[in-house]
Amino acid sequence: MLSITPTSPSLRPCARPRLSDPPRPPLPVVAAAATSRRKRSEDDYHATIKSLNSKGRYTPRKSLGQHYMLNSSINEALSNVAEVEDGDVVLEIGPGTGSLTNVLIDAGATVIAIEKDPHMAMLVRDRFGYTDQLVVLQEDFTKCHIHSHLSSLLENKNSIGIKPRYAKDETASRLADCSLRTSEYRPINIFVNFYSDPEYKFKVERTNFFPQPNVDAAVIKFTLKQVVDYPPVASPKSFFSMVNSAFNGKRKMLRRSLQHICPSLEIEAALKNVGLPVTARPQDLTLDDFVKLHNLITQL
Ligand SMILES: C[S@@+](CC[C@H](N)C(=O)[O-])C[C@H]1O[C@@H](n2cnc3c(N)ncnc32)[C@H](O)[C@@H]1O
Repeated sequence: MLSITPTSPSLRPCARPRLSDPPRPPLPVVAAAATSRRKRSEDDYHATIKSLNSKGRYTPRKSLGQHYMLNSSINEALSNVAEVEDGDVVLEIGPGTGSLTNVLIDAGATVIAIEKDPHMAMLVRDRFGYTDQLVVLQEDFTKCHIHSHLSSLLENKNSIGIKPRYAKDETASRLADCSLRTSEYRPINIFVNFYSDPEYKFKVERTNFFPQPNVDAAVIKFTLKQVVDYPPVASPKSFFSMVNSAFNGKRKMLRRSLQHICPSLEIEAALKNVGLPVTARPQDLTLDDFVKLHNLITQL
């Protein structure tokens, strides 16, 4: 079952003045404004360890790829690259200890954070209990109906007269490299280039994470395309089905792996028409080549 838990403003930890408190001089306007937004805590090594252990000793789970960011300035750079601004709605997958969440909330965004690990979901809920800018869903994002959560949040905001600008995602960086003829070239690369313009932004050294992973990371920006700018295929469903079949037999030539769509000879003719050798394999084709090939072999 989905657990949708908007953090309640009533959990605000700041001490409220009691009647018995001695009267305090009014704060100067600038200071009052400064106190309306919390000073952001840094997410360095010690803060991260302390946070992880705050509910009993905790060992990061390899199976969930738990490597936590120890450098707040990288999260700031990430938020800047995504141009996160006041009023944005950001979907964050895997908030962990909330180091990026922290920066996003500070930038004025409302964050929908989806976290599979109950320990981390509780941790991030507790950490940001003071704000209503966060909704934590303790869910597996691969099984979660993200669209319905996003729509209900957007509708909610609209109903109280707030016009959120648009939704943004934190996306896995390894999707970016789509160079031809590499072992990393997969259907997902065709997918992201079909729907967006990916842009490599910067590398993040592995030393910025705890525990340290075996590889460095990178930040990629995906600018979503307008529907009119999608490559011209009659049916995206049939297009991606063809792309998946092509990669299923990665070492296979397309004239064999696409035989279920049309005879080999016709595939060879279509490949020639696209300007490719008849022996082409999936890693030899750009998105544009796949689109042309699809349109030729599905119109036969
Ligand atoms: C690499 S950590 C990143 C944490 C945080 N963004 C940071 O930079 O410190 C990945 C997070 O994603 C969570 N996670 C892994 N698989 C998930 C899934 N399928 N659905 C939701 N969360 C997931 C992990 O529990 C972990 O908190």
